[in-house]
Amino acid sequence: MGASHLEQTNALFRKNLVIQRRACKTNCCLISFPLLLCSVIGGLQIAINHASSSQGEGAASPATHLDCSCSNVSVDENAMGGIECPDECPLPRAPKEPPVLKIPFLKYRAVQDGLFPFTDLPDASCRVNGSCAATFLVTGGNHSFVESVMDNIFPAHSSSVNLSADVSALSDFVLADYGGSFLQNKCFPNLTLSYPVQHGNRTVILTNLVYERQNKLRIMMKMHGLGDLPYWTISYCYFLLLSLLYVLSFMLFGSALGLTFFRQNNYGVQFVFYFAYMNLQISFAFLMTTYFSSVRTDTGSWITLMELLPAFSLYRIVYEFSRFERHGNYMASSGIQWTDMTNPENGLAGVLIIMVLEWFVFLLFTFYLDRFHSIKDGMRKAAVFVRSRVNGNHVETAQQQNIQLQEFRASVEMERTDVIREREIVEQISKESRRSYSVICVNLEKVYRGQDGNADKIAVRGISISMSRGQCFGVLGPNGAGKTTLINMLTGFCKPTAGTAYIEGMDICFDMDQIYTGIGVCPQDDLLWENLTGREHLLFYGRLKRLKGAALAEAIEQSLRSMHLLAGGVPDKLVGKYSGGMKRRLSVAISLIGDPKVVYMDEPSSGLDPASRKNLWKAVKSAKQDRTIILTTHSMEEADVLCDRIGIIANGSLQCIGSSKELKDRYGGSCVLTVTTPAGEEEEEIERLVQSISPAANRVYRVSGTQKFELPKQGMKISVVFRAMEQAKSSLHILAWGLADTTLEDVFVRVAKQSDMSTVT
Ligand SMILES: Nc1ncnc2c1ncn2[C@@H]1O[C@H](COP(=O)(O)OP(=O)(O)OP(=O)(O)O)[C@@H](O)[C@H]1O
Repeated sequence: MGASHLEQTNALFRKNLVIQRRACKTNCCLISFPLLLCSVIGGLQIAINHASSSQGEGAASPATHLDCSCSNVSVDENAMGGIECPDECPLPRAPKEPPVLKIPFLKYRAVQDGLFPFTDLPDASCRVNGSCAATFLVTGGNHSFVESVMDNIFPAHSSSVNLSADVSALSDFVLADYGGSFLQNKCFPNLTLSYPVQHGNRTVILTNLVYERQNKLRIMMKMHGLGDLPYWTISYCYFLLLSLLYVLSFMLFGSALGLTFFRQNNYGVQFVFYFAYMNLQISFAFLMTTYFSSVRTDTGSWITLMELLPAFSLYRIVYEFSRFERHGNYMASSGIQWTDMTNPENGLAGVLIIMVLEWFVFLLFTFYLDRFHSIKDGMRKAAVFVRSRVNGNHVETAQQQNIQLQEFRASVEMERTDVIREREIVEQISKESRRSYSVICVNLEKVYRGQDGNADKIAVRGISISMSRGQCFGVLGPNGAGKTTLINMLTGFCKPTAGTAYIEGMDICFDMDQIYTGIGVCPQDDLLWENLTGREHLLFYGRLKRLKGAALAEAIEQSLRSMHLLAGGVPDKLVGKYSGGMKRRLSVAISLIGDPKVVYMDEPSSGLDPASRKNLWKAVKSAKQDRTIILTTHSMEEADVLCDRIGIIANGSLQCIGSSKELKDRYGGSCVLTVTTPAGEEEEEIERLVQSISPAANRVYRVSGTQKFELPKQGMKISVVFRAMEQAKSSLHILAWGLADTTLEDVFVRVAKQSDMSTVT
């Protein structure tokens, strides 16, 4: 049984913590970035305040020019009052004691023009003959004061006028004071002193997650038993924590530096919105990682582009918060409060609802795409999943297998007897006793779909193999034979196109999550974190395999010792500083830690020096006692030393299967006699001599006096060969001779050659 979710979460959390400790410089920069930004914004705010205050002081001059859009508007020096509204000017400093009542010029006095609802206003012609009544402008937010003033000044109108509404409307305007006075819209400052609290950390989230995908570290963790739930939970919590620190430091530094945007608005309201936005941002980043598979080159620039995508909800939040902040500033009141959330005019409640909905939708999509990879693939798999739940997995699988087996029967006539025999065994045990064998491959097939006009590639063609416990099974084959594809299917890297396999009785098509808890994998490439040490890798994978305390420490020491990684402080060095051979040995150690029942090793000794290779073989030999090891290699010597059974694959098909000795007997069937004479001399006599010893002898090689003959073992006596060669040694000027049994390499070459001749791809 594998580690519980809690144990997996603990292992992943500790591993991430170590990585983050190493990256503490970057994290500190990230979290202190708001300080820098707030300082810049605070500085700007002070500078602007200073500039506008000097402008205010100099405003006594009648020719004062206002900057911004209406920079050419100058104030009428003769104005004693009146409405002169330069629409969108910046607000100069408000007068210390704002005038409540102003008597406007004649030309600004209110007349009937269809805009005002008052029927008792004079006709516009009064402006020509100078008979317009004075219109009193009342501004400010103190309603009761204004109403009492109005009642006193206009007792006749007080009942007919909706004072409250008018005063509210008027409170959106302010009186500016530049020697004269005029009414203008409450102009907003030119600069919005608010920075969108975003983007900085979405890059971190995307890059981190995509890095793990790109380097196949995610699948590597999965193959060692890390479930999806702990992975996503820890990743989510980690990024949420980072984001919250980022936002809180923004609010903290912003407030400390006196930015009114943060100070004026209620902190609770701000936090709720930023929190919702952070969740939305993380779920969006998660969704993106299901699409991006690389952080490098062209994809890297795509990720950067994603960063530029405007977060409209955040812009809206910042805009609304700024509005409340300005309003609070000018009206000497507070900014946004909880009670404002219910006001439909600002739309903030709607923004919050949209963000929460979006967050859920992104998470759902992420789950779907992560599970089913692509939409098309997903629909197909979802259908299979539903059908299997309705009909029962194994009934369906068995039916599919029967159909496939029948299809294959037509082609097996071409196969050799050992392969046919193996197929029959598999057919039998896959029906009756799947658990009696450690690994059973049943007609496994993989077709890579052709892209860009290329034809489909059949990488594995209906392979059936059974492997017992305590056995090391070697998968040999020339380059491109399909070995890695076979291992990839067994380890869940890719899904079979047809057929299936059972690992300890569990189906790779349905039970991969359970299978992962009991296997170890040493992939062809070393999938390691450069900024973790060897010991930390083993700690992480050991914990995933339920090891803890003294047992974990002991297992790690044992692994390091068997792989000769203990000396010279190697275990505590960062993997980024390891040599290729050290990384390879660490990968093998990882695959063996925690007593997995099945271990896959894809070319484990590639890149190792001879001494390290011998040590590796020793470790693998002792490890295979109570488990199944599936090994692919290009070294015939390695296969000969380690493997109890060997299957040679060529062009995606199993060509032969058996122990090394069986294969040599079956496919060798001959000895190789090598004879060396001085070049050109006696070569024909040597050939005649060999044929006299064994009439069926066949010369396979002749270069510069060295000849090689294959002598069929059947009917051949080694003593006869020895005697004949010793007698002819001096008369035929034989410099050297030797007789060798068939090697595994000879078998391999012969099988591959035969397959090349017989296969039509
Ligand atoms: N993702 C892929 N898409 C298309 N074809 C692929 C893909 N992966 C592998 N192939 C093809 O499938 C065949 C088998 O490849 P595979 O990597 O399994 O061979 P191999 O026996 O492991 O080779 P090697 O010994 O060189 O590692 C090759 O012809 C290869 O080109």
